[in-house]
Amino acid sequence: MTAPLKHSDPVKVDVALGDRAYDIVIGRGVLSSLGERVAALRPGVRTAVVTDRTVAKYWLEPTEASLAASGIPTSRIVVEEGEISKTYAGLEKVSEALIAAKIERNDLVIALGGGVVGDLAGFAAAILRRGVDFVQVPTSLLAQVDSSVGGKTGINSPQGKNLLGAFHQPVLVIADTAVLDTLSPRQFRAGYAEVAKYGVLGDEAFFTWLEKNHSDIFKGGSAREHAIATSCRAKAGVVSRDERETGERALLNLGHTFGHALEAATGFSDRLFHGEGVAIGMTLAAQFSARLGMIGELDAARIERHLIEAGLPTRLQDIAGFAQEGLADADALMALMAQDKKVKRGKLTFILLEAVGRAVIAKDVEPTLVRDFLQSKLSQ
Ligand SMILES: NC(=O)c1ccc[n+]([C@@H]2O[C@H](COP(=O)([O-])OP(=O)(O)OC[C@H]3O[C@@H](n4cnc5c(N)ncnc54)[C@H](O)[C@@H]3O)[C@@H](O)[C@H]2O)c1
Ligand SMILES: O=C(O)C(=O)C[C@@H](O)[C@H](O)[C@H](O)COP(=O)(O)O
Ligand SMILES: [Zn+2]
Repeated sequence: MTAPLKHSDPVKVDVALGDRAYDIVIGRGVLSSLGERVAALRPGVRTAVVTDRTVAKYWLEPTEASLAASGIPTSRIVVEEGEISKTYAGLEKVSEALIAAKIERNDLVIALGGGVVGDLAGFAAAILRRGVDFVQVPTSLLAQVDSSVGGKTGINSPQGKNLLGAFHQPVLVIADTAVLDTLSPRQFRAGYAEVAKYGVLGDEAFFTWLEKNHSDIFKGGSAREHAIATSCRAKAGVVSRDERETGERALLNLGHTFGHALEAATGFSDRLFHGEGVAIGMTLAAQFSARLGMIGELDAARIERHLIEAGLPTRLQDIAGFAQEGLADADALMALMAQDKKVKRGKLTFILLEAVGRAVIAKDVEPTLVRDFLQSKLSQ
């Protein structure tokens, strides 16, 4: 963990991927430098900005103004907000609009939005003319600390989360922390789950710092920038060592095996945002680790307590309408988890904990143990 930043310092984090390396630029006001940075990276380029309706309302004009100030021609593609756009239909809409805008191989797609827009526009860029470069301009906390970095792009299938996609790295990430001021409090809290994840999975000192400082992150200021930069550094390190998730990168999936199943069970709806699913999933992963004797019950309780203090759901019963709709069914959740991308030859892999700050990849986890654990949680 490095010392907290001074409030106004923009910071650069390098994602070291050889000739595909790129910078993450983090700071208040850095959106206004987008045009200059794009022009320096790709002189003469044309762009298409993909965004959603809510983000467009607040941040499309400043984005276009910055590009125009550097003489960069741009067109706009606006999709509906939320997971409803991370679908075949959303991909068709964006891809057709990019073709209609005559975005060529050497042009740039700019993803301006949260994780949904980043994953969707990134995937459209990956397949357009067999691959066009793209820039991430993340506008949600979740996107600034996680989804804009690392090149996982894709859409959901009704059968599961992110089942179609491609690894396609951005060429630049511009994370303006001021844009988070317009994010709803519930969305901010959901994104915070992925911040806490970086402490829980690999950095106990960061987790302890979060326990003391999380309310300042919600208020803004230097704590927010420190939390974003620390999370990005952690993710950039893992991605540069294991871009395609053949090993270590799977640790970033802490809480996601349970979380993705819960998102699918609730139909990728506003009843459970991705980050909320991660908060519940991370709590379950900690409790399951305790059940297996890998960590103490107190460690699991510490993680849950912090997530509750941050205003996040941690129990299956916290999901609105969960019990009434017959979703509180361990077998149904097991069937959804069978679609997880970490499954090998039908065997589940979980990210579990050996300590707060030390996650491990547990392969071949006995399904009956998971099912019994879930059943016990459902009956609490
Ligand atoms: N690719 C990856 O590595 C990765 C990592 C984590 C999550 N994800 C994916 O990211 C998605 C979740 O991302 P998310 O939480 O950003 O959701 P999101 O993109 O749906 O954004 C959340 C909501 O906040 C609004 N919003 C975004 N920025 C705003 C701003 N500055 N002001 C006002 N409103 C704003 C959006 O319109 C949307 O309604 C999920 O689909 C998840 O699977 C991907
Ligand atoms: O970047 C990664 O790797 C992650 O696992 C980050 C996760 O927070 C993110 O939700 C990711 O999209 C999940 O990937 P998936 O491969 O499980 O779909
Ligand atoms: Zn995630």
